[in-house]
Amino acid sequence: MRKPFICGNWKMNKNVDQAKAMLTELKAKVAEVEEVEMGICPTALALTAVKEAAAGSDIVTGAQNIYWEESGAYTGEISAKMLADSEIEYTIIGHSERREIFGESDFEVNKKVHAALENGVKAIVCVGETLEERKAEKIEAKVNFQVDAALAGLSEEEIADVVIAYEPIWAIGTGETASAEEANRVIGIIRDHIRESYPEAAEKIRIQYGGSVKPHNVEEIMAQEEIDGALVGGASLKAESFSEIILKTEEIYK
Ligand SMILES: O=C[C@H](O)COP(=O)(O)O
Repeated sequence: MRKPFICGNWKMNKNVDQAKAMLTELKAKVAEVEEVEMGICPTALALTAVKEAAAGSDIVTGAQNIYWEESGAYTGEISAKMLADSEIEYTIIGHSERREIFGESDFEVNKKVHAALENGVKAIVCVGETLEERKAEKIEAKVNFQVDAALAGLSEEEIADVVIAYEPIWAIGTGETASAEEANRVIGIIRDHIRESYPEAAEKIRIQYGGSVKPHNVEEIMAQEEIDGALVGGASLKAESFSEIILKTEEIYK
């Protein structure tokens, strides 16, 4: 069975002190969790503080973005190597906000995935359709295209270790969620697509759902066969709601 991964994406929220305070609270609440991998992706500024504050717990730390070069004249960027040097375990790549607001392309997403894996940093690759694409029945074409582009050139072993987050863009931060069955259906489509070329990796790769995951809907979402966790935005900002999401997932997997 794949170990579910519940990861908080704090986006551009929390300063260093707020990040540390939340970790202290969260650690106490999830101390007994065994069946769920737990992660927090703070801003770049708070990465090392979160890493240090998470010490002694099973909470892993992730960045929200990287650049693919190792170092150099790339103002404003941080590299996968820098994350690895600070023992940061994960990085999100290709979140829809980065694709939409910062114009990140599938080509760039692929270069970032390679850079992450080459440095031993695990990648959480985000894919998902817009509302227009959903209405035009282009969900499958869109997510499979993004998955192919992101994973191009990786070995089957590397693919097995990637995490994909299926985040329908219309469900992010809106309070709207894909129904649990619909999220499961699309994630099944993604897994079947990966299976065509990488049958072993398809069984191992974890595919999360993201988009308004909250304590009140997490049980329904996590009870679905294909869904291996969640990438949580808004509800990961409070220890109370984020721990509830983790603990409810733990109950399902126990
Ligand atoms: O990365 C997280 C997603 O964008 C979901 O955000 P949300 O839970 O606030 O809808």
